[in-house]
Amino acid sequence: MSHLRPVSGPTGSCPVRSGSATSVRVEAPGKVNLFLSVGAPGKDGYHPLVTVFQAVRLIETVTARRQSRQAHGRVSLVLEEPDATVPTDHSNLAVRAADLLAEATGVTEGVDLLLRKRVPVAGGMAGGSADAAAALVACNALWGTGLDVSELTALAARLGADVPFPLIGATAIGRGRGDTVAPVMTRGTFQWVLGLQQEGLSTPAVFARFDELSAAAGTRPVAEEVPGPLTAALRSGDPVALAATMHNDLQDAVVDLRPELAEVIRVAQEAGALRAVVSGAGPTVAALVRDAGAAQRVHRALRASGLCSRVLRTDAPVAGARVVG
Ligand SMILES: C[C@](O)(CO)[C@H](O)COP(=O)(O)OP(=O)(O)OC[C@H]1O[C@@H](n2ccc(N)nc2=O)[C@H](O)[C@@H]1O
Ligand SMILES: Nc1ncnc2c1ncn2[C@@H]1O[C@H](COP(=O)(O)OP(=O)(O)OP(=O)(O)O)[C@@H](O)[C@H]1O
Repeated sequence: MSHLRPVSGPTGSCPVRSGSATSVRVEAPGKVNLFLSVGAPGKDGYHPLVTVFQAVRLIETVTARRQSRQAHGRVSLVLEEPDATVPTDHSNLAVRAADLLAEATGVTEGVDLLLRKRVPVAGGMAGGSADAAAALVACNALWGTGLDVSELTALAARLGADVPFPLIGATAIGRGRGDTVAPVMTRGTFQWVLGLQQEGLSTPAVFARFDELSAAAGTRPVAEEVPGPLTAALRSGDPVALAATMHNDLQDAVVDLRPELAEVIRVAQEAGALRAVVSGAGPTVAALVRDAGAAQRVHRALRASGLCSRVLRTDAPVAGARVVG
């Protein structure tokens, strides 16, 4: 691969340090999909999408530390809290991101990554993708490689469809595989209650089930555009209007694989959620609520139902990957 040339000067929204720091800490958010339209897969197996991402205040933190010269340029990763469901070898998306940046820029020095996870694993909230986005920004700063946001986005898209979005955060429309992202204007803050499941779902398995159900029901093309009422609801900051326009084409496939999620959605809505939907490829259920009082009621009802391994309250939108501390 030809090496990307480090650039100097403005770097979009990704702050870059001199390359002389000994460590760089970066935060990146998880997401919910407010809207997800899925078409029939292309020859590469990927499905064309039109989606609306919203970055939620569940924040992953990647700290990139400079290595001693004896470390031979390897990328290592340690989890702040051990978790058997998250790999720490080269299959970890954050490690893959650091490797890809090094390969693209000709860096040979390696890095030690420390990862603090707050987004549920395999929950349809793009936690691994946020880690990859954070690692790209952290290593770009640590190594002084100076890639701008569009160059980082191009690398992010090679790591996974969900990886470009956490680089920009806030609320954005995703097209193509979901990796071509453009910001959307929103007003105010939206309140969410998230119902988590102990066991995650495999994204490829959900898309495969979607294909089976679509074949039986007759395949529909991907939406040409995000519905106007949804972008209008975001612009006006009106959660009631937003709730009425939320949609996820993968929801039937997810509920088919996990029928108990229909009950989670019902409990959330009966407890006062404006609308509850599966986030992305699930199994997390994201319930949009009007205010703090409703959030408390929905939180309590979901916990009491015994249908969720954990229930979290959060708000959105929040910023994309950024250097902190
Ligand atoms: C469901 C969503 O979370 C919605 O935002 C994303 O589309 C998933 O994005 P992701 O997990 O980053 O996906 P990738 O890691 O790129 O791909 C994992 C697998 O998901 C399926 N996949 C993903 C994205 C897409 N547009 N079409 C697909 O069919 C493919 O089977 C692929 O092998
Ligand atoms: N940094 C990481 N954090 C969590 N899981 C990772 C990471 N890197 C690789 N994985 C593997 O990827 C799988 C999916 O992880 P992730 O938490 O990103 O799923 P997800 O949030 O459902 O993804 P998406 O919403 O983008 O489809 C995990 O089960 C794990 O085996």
